[in-house]
Amino acid sequence: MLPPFMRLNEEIYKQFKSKTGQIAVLIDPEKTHELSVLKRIVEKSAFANVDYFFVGGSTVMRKDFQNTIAILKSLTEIPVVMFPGDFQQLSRDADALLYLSLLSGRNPEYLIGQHVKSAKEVLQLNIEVIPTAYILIDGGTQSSVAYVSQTSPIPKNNSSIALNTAIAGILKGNKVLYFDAGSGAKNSVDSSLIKEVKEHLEAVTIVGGGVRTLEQIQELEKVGTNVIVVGNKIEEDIDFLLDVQNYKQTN
Ligand SMILES: CC(C)=CCC/C(C)=C/CC/C(C)=C/CC/C(C)=C/COP(=O)(O)OP(=O)(O)O
Ligand SMILES: O=P(O)(O)OC[C@@H](O)CO
Ligand SMILES: [Mg+2]
Repeated sequence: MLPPFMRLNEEIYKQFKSKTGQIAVLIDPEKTHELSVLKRIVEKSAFANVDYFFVGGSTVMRKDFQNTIAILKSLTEIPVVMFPGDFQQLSRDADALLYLSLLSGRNPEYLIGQHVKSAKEVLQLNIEVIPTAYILIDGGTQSSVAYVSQTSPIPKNNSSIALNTAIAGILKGNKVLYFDAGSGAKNSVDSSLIKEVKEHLEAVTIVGGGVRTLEQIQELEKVGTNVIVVGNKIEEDIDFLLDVQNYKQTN
C-alpha cells in the first residue's frame, strides 16, 4: 500500500514550483501564538498577497505549535506549511510539511534520528510531505539552528561545498532545497549561490535567514528563487508587509 501522502496531489510543491519570488512569512510559535497578534499578522499578510505561512522554531513546545497552526487555519486561506525544528512540531491541521534533512551538518539526529522518532506519526497525519534538503550557510552570527543541532554551517565563501551538498540532496531524492543563513543572520544567502545552483539543477529553491529588504528579495527573485522566507524583520516591523504589498504589485 502506498503511504497516504503519496496519494495526495503535491499541491503545495506544485505551487512552490510554479513561480519565483513568492513570499513566506515565518511564524515562530514560541514568540507569536496569541490570537490578537496572529490576527494582525494574517490581515497584513493577506493585504500583502503573501504566498505562505511557514510555522516553526528551533525551540517550540508542541502545544504552542499546534495552537498557532489551528489559529492560522481558522483565520486564513493562505497555505500553512510546517517548518519543524524538531519532531514535536507536527500538526494535522497544516497544509504541508517540509520534511527537513539537515544536510549541511553531520549530526545523525537531524539526518535520520528525528525522522525515525516521528515516522508513524508523520504517516498518520495524512498531509502533503515535501522532502527538503535543508542547508545552512554561514550568515555571520551563530544561528539558533546551528546551536540546537550542534552542527556548523557551510562557510559562506565556499560555494563548491554548498553546490555539491545541493546536488547530493537532490540525488538522494529531496525535492526542495532550502538554503538558510539562520534566523536573524547578518548576511543573507548570496544570490550568486542560487544562480550557480540553478545552472546545475532544476530544483525548487527556498531561501531564508536575514532577509530584511526589498532589494534582497528582488535579487533573490531575479536568480530564480521560488520562495523567500521572512521572519525576524516582520516580527520587528510588521509594516514591512506594506512594502511587500508594493513589491508584489509592481513585480
Ligand atoms: C522529521 C521532522 C518531523 C522534523 C525534522 C527536524 C529537523 C531535521 C530539523 C532541522 C534542523 C532545525 C533545528 C531546523 C529549525 C528550522 C527553524 C524552524 C528555524 C527557525 O529558527 P528560529 O526558531 O526562528 O530561530 P530563533 O530561535 O533565533 O528565533
Ligand atoms: O528570521 P529570519 O532572519 O528572517 O530567518 C528566517 C528563516 O529562514 C530562519 O530559519
Ligand atoms: Mg524565530
